[in-house]
Amino acid sequence: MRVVVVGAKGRMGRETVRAVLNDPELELVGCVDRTLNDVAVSAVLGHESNGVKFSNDLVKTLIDTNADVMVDFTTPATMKANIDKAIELGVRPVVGTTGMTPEEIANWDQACKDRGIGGLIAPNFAIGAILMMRFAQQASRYLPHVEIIEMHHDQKLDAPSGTAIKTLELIAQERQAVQQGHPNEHETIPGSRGGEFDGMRVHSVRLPGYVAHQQVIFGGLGQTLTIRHDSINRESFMPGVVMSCKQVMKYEGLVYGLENLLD
Ligand SMILES: NC(=O)C1=CN([C@@H]2O[C@H](COP(=O)(O)OP(=O)(O)OC[C@H]3O[C@@H](n4cnc5c(N)ncnc54)[C@H](OP(=O)(O)O)[C@@H]3O)[C@@H](O)[C@H]2O)C=CC1
Ligand SMILES: O=C(O)C1=N[C@H](C(=O)O)C[C@H](O)C1
Repeated sequence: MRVVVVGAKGRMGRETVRAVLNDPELELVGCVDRTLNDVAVSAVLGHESNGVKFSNDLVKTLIDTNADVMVDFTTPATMKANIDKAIELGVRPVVGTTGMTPEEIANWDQACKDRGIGGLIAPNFAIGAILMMRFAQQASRYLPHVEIIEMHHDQKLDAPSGTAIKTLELIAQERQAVQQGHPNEHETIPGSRGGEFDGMRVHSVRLPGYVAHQQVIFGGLGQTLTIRHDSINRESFMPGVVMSCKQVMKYEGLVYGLENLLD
């Protein structure tokens, strides 16, 4: 499978380049980033480029390399056009970048089907995070009072995290609507109670030292339950990325969430 990595110079891009190079079934054919020079190229690959095409021109790279899969770890502002271009060229998008709407996901699903290709958008590629979301979904049937605290490094652009949004969506499918907190509560400092999704609250912490962490906290009569996941480095996402590059070759349409590729 011929893979192009977009955002190759970034934190996730570099890790993905390493993971693709280390997998015998995947072939790294191209790396795309906004700005690239020789220093960046050797920093990304760790050695001579060995025929891997480096460019800031996504369309040209996808065409020239005859890519099967485009892995995107860029920015919320960039990723949308990248997905459009990949699908248009019949290249399967595997997207970790967060920050799209349900309508956009539905449109890309249709576009993938029209083109007869697969695609995947995964707000989180770490298996532990997928389990955390599933366990939280189950728990919410019995403990419907729930809030999320997600903690990330301070260079993260979007809030709340894509993982928190996906968790809220999964819980909303399972949980019976309930009034949380006091109906007359008042924020002395605006924003203190966090963001609101379907009656649930989400709080985003951004600090140096963190990678990616989330707590889903449930409250019941005389008890609380906390389900927590920690990615302590970006290797945690790589088995999911590699698996997705392979699986995406086998179906048509866009899958939203890695859990849909697991048994
Ligand atoms: N699904 C998952 O499991 C995970 C998802 N993520 C998500 O992945 C995304 C990337 O995260 P991260 O790697 O930390 O971010 P980084 O900022 O480290 O990397 C983003 C890279 O994309 C580049 N870029 C920006 N604009 C363009 C463009 N127009 N064309 C090509 N490249 C571009 C940036 O270049 P420059 O710096 O020069 O602007 C940078 O090298 C985020 O949305 C994050 O939330 C992160 C971790 C796990
Ligand atoms: O920006 C990050 O770092 C991460 N982004 C994803 C998200 O928004 O959920 C996945 C993971 O949490 C790391």
